[in-house]
Amino acid sequence: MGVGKGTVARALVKASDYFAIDTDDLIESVENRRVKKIFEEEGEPYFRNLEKKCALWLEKNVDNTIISTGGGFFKQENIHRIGTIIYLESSFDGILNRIHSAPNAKAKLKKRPLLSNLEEAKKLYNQRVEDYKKVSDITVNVENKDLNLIVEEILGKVNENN
Ligand SMILES: Nc1ncnc2c1ncn2[C@@H]1O[C@H](COP(=O)(O)OP(=O)(O)OP(=O)(O)O)[C@@H](O)[C@H]1O
Ligand SMILES: O=C(O)C1=C[C@@H](O)[C@@H](O)[C@H](O)C1
Repeated sequence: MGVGKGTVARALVKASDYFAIDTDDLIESVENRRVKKIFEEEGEPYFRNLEKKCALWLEKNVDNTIISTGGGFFKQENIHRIGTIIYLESSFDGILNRIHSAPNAKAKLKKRPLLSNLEEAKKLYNQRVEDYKKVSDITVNVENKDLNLIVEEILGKVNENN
C-alpha cells in the first residue's frame, strides 16, 4: 500500500514491451465495487477468496506481464508458479510519507481499509516485512529513489533472473 507499485508498473510499461495489470483492480472490476466496500460488506475472508481465484487464473492464463498485487497477495499458495516476484522495499515511514505527500492522499487513505488504523498498519507491516523478503525472487529498494533508476534496476534484475 503506497510503496509505489502502480507508479512503478506504469513506468515499466513505458520503458519496455510489457503490459501491466493489478490484482486489486481486477477484483474490483469483477465485483463492480471497491476493495473497501468488499471488506465492509462481505468481510476479509471473502476478499481473500477472490484473491485466490485471481491467483489461480493468473497462473493459468497470464505470461510476460507486470502484475502488481494487493499487500496480502504474497500469501497465495501458488505465488511462485505465477512468475518472478519483485519486492519493492521501503521502511514504514517511507511508505507513509509517500502516501501523505500524494496529491490525492485523502482518497488513497480512504480506499485502503487496512491503513485506517496506523498502529495496526505498522503491526501488519512488521509482521509481513520478513515474509516479503522470503517470498521474493528480486528485491529493489525504492525509498528516496528516482523512478527511472528503479525501472532500470528492475529490468536489469529481471533479465539476470530469467
Ligand atoms: N520513486 C518515487 N519517487 C517519488 N514518489 C513516488 C515514487 N513512486 C511513487 N511515488 C508516489 O508515491 C505515491 C504512492 O504511489 P502509488 O500510488 O504508485 O503506490 P501503490 O503502491 O500503487 O499504492 P496502492 O497500493 O495504495 O494503490 C504516489 O503519490 C506516487 O506519485
Ligand atoms: O495489505 C493488504 O492486505 C491489502 C492491501 C490492498 O492493496 C488490498 O488488496 C486490500 O485492502 C488488502
